[in-house]
Amino acid sequence: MTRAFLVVLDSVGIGGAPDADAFFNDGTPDTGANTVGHIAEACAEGRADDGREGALMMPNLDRLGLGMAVKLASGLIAPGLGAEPWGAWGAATEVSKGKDTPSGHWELAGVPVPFDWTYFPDEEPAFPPEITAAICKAAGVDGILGDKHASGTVILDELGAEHMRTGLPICYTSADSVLQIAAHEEAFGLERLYALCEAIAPMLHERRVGRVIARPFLGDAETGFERTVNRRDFALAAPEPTLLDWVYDAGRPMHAVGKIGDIFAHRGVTDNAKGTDEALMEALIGLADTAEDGSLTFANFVEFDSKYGHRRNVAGYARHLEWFDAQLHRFFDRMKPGDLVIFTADHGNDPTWVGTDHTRERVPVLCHGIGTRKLGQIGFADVAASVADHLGLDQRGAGRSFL
Ligand SMILES: O=P(O)(O)O[C@H]1O[C@H](CO)[C@@H](O)[C@H]1O
Ligand SMILES: [Mn+2]
Ligand SMILES: [Mn+2]
Repeated sequence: MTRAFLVVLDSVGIGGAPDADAFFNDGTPDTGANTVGHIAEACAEGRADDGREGALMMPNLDRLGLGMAVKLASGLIAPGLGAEPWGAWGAATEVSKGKDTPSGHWELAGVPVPFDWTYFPDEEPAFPPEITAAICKAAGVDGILGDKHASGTVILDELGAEHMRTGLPICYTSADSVLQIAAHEEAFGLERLYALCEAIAPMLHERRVGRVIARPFLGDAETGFERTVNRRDFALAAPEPTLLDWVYDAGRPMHAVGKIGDIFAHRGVTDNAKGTDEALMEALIGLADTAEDGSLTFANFVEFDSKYGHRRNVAGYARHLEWFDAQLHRFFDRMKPGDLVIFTADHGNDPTWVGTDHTRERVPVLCHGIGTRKLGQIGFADVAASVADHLGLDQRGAGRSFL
């Protein structure tokens, strides 16, 4: 038997989505957005020289076919990328109608989203009175702060001090189907914040809001406020069994790394490593040593998205890509004969684009362990079908195996 490793670089899109014009950032369509392509251009033009320099250096993923995948997805020749691949490479297109993390991951796991998510309007107040009332009741407070679309870091600068004064939770949303609640870990209480999110989540899920997200932070008005790693997502479960369930129900270990457990409502998960991307990389490398025959390791590296994409930080995004790529030789050194490794993404988040939300894009599918091959234009769900095929499982979900 052999093992599979499915690694999602959160938001590392490669442009070219055929329906990008139906998705928006601040009223501007996502047409032309290209996360990797535009970062590579910015690097080559010296516009990303903060803490790094020059052309984008991602030799490991490029040799698996990253540059070729960017060109296939979007037609763009990304400067610094495009080496002759020795991996199997393709560009995947999403059919689910959301450009959010759960939509992307569920479809990668074989289950496209069959319904429309509920989004909150970009108005103030953003939340309907019954939801606000439920938050107040569950938290034992008489009001909420925020109640609008916002960036999670900007809203702390704006309302953190008022939160400390009044004790009211900061509630906000985005272009995603989310209700996020930020509160001070000590002043408001971390467990109290989790209990609040858990209490209201069923009401939101019934309304097809994908996630309630606890966003704890620390700090004070003088030194500023900073989010901690204790974020917790209370997510709607996927509408059908996913790749994770197929693996788990076959009695195989399903090792989650990063946000994977949260994204799949903790279904089909044997264990879940948590922490910063740096810690997750160590966990992934450790699993390359220890993962059992027949197991799946499913990892998500979120900081591309949360620290750099949403913050429109091009140099930071480039640094993180280069850091990630530079770690891979340690991972590859530990691979065993018969292992399949797939690197992919769940949506785009072009840091050169307007707004602060995700961008609708195709994503790369870069495979190590199945020889050199052009997979061409494929679907997100083909990833799950191929992993299941590799692991010898019965299910294939909505996709077709490219093995
Ligand atoms: O600005 P922050 O709080 O990071 O929010 C981002 O994180 C949310 C969940 O991934 C997205 O909906 C996006 O709005
Ligand atoms: Mn994501
Ligand atoms: Mn995001």
